[in-house]
Amino acid sequence: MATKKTSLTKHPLKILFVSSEVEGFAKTGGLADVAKSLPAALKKMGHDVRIVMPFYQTINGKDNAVAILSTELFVEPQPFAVSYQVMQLDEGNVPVYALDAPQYYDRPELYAENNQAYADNGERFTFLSAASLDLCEKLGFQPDVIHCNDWHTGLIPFLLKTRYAESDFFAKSKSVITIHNAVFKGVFNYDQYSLIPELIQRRYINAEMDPSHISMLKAGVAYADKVNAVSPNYASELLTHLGSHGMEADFQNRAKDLYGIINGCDYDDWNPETDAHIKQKFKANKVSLARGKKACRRDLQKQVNLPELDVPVYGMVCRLTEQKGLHYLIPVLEDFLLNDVQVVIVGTGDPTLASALRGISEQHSDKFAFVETYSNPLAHCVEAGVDFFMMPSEFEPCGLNQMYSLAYGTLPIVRSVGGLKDTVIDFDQTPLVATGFIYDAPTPEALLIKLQRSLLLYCQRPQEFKRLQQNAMACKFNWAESAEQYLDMYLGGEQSLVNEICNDKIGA
Ligand SMILES: Nc1ncnc2c1ncn2[C@@H]1O[C@H](COP(=O)(O)OP(=O)(O)O[C@H]2O[C@H](CO)[C@@H](O)[C@H](O)[C@H]2O)[C@@H](O)[C@H]1O
Repeated sequence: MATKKTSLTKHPLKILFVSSEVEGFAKTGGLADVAKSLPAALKKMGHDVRIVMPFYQTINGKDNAVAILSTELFVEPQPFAVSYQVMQLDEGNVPVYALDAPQYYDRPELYAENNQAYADNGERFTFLSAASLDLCEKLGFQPDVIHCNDWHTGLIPFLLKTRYAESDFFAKSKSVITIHNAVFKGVFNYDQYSLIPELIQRRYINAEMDPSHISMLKAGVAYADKVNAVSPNYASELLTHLGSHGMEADFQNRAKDLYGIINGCDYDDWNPETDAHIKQKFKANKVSLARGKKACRRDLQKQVNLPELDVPVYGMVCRLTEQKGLHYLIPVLEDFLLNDVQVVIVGTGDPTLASALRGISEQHSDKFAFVETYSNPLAHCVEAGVDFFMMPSEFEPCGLNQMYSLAYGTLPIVRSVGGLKDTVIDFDQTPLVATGFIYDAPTPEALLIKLQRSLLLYCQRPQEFKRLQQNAMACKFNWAESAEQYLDMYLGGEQSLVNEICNDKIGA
């Protein structure tokens, strides 16, 4: 197997990386971070990577985009065609091809307005899949690997094995799908799949949720050559009913091709020594860290209107959804605020969660700030300015903020799920090498106990708290290492550790 890898990697691979969002151009969450960093890491290894995404109305860098292709997607045997342009965006090293099809993407938001998903999301992202393959032929880019991400791109593996099954152009192309979040399955009525008539003809495709609905994610998992989750622990959770949100049979069927590859942290963006967003840059050494944290804490307190006090500050930056565990925090937040602490939460999303947080902040404006906004600069200031970062997630495929926290000497307090379990070392279990706090039970009480525990450490054993900060800042999750594992998977290389876990779980 090793020999195979060496000989194949002598030749750079051509990789088409398809994602509905990419950091720097359009982002709602962690998928965008990965879609920027992983292609860049693969490119650094010498591979020829091209990214494909939609040309959203709100995309950054729109004015510098250059049309490199004006064409039509013909959908035989349907009698119609969809006109589109491929716009090349001004990027770093990796070319980004944005699909300009105004009827699908010229809208104020990416997926939803006023918490209402666009009614034609099925058709919009069917187009993303179909046009990604169409443009390859027209631009003469013959990919060795087509790397799909989440449900938005799930029909690509299906198309490769149906529409393009006899195509010489794609004869050597393999597809992989990365699962960033299996709760979103991309389930739509057959009416939305008119761009993929193959789906309608072949009702046996393993992607049906019920007789009238198809899941794009199921299609991706069934037809991709390889499937991976964004952490080894999440890969093993996908084999269970709870962890896969009801798709365990689909993942169990692919267990032999299922990998778990942890995301990296982009230290070009998230590094307290170079971060242009924070008040005072700092290093890991104790003096620099103490001074930097203090200056950043003061700055954060100023920005969010909290008193500028020397008290421990707890933070959170996230989409406001049940996934992020706010329903565990909200019931105990006021109890926790009885302590001499401050809490800062930055996020947008579910109006009910937002209203509960707003209510608490109005009652406790001297201790709790809820900032209902999406702001990357503020996210950096939170990571730098707080002492603890809370992630009481219901589930968390990988999680990126705990890695950002570690880099800034901010101790994560996380629930033992998905990638959080793979990346944080618990103080109570292994105090010498610990980097944060982990707890199991999905309850507000268990979270409160861990919050109190972290506060005790901070107040009563400051030297030990500082040692944990040093441990945290020494952790590295380099994209170069994750990209090596992706390469192994592309090449059908060594089975990753997760396959052993999978085999245990399903008794294979
Ligand atoms: N209000 C706000 N202001 C500024 N920035 C904000 C913000 N809300 C969120 N962000 C940013 O968005 C990103 C969120 O990343 P996560 O990995 O935590 O979550 P997400 O659930 O979106 O991603 C899914 O995909 C990723 C990538 O694989 C997995 O890590 C994760 O577990 C999975 O759920 C971070 O960069 C965060 O700072």
